[in-house]
Amino acid sequence: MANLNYISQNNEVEIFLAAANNRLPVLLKGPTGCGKTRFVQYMAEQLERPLYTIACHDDLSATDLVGRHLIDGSGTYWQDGPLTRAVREGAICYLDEVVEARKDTTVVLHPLSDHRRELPLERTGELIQAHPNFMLVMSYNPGYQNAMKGLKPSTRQRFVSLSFDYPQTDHEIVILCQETGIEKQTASLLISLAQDLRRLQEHDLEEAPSTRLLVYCAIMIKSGVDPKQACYSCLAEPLSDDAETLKTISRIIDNYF
Ligand SMILES: Nc1ncnc2c1ncn2[C@@H]1O[C@H](COP(=O)(O)OP(=O)(O)OP(=O)(O)O)[C@@H](O)[C@H]1O
Repeated sequence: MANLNYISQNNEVEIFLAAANNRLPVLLKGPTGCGKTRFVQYMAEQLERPLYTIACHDDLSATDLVGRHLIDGSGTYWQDGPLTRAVREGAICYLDEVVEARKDTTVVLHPLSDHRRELPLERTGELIQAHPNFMLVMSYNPGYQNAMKGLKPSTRQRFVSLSFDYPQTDHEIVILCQETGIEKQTASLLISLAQDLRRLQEHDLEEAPSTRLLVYCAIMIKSGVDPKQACYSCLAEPLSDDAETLKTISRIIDNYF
């Protein structure tokens, strides 16, 4: 996508560029929907490098990243996985929610994320030296972690790390207006409402409403949905299944729309 919008939160653009220029890997920490993926897409565009994004899940293994032997009519052949393609081509490889991936992935990620910058392909015996433009970027949401699922120190300490959070008020207003074309006044109301709900998170909610949900809500309002209904559908229902919590959220929505 050309000329992607990204409103920077802090000095993350400079830090990322310095890491990229020095061939260091980057870890992005932060809650869901606060702009991590958009940031990586924007940086890939700025650096003019291809981007391979991999959404990690609990079944994702080193083989899924690296590649596998496949069989066709003429026999078996090797097919590179997305990580291997990125390493060969000099792309940015973005592993979203990396703590979800199976533990055997660290075997391939560690030698790629330190000074060696190499990828051993156990199945073929090949040892690939990463292209100078290859960059490994991973993200995770510290809020979801439990003792079993945190990142190991030996992994964390291989990355330049950046913390993300929901954008500050004036930035989030600009994001909503730019992303959806909604009026500034409505954007401000939505963000004040979200901030009330974010405070509620400390007590009743597993996760606070993200910028992504605010964007959805603004899109619905912009397309003619009644604002109160849009808030119920985009800022209440996605956050909880608990009747009491939903009632509390509804009362807060009623204060604004
Ligand atoms: N700084 C920003 N500039 C422009 N748009 C933003 C920004 N932050 C968030 N957004 C908007 O919020 C949406 C969600 O952000 P994004 O997909 O990057 O979240 P994320 O942190 O990667 O979430 P997850 O961890 O669930 O993948 C984006 O599609 C974009 O519309």
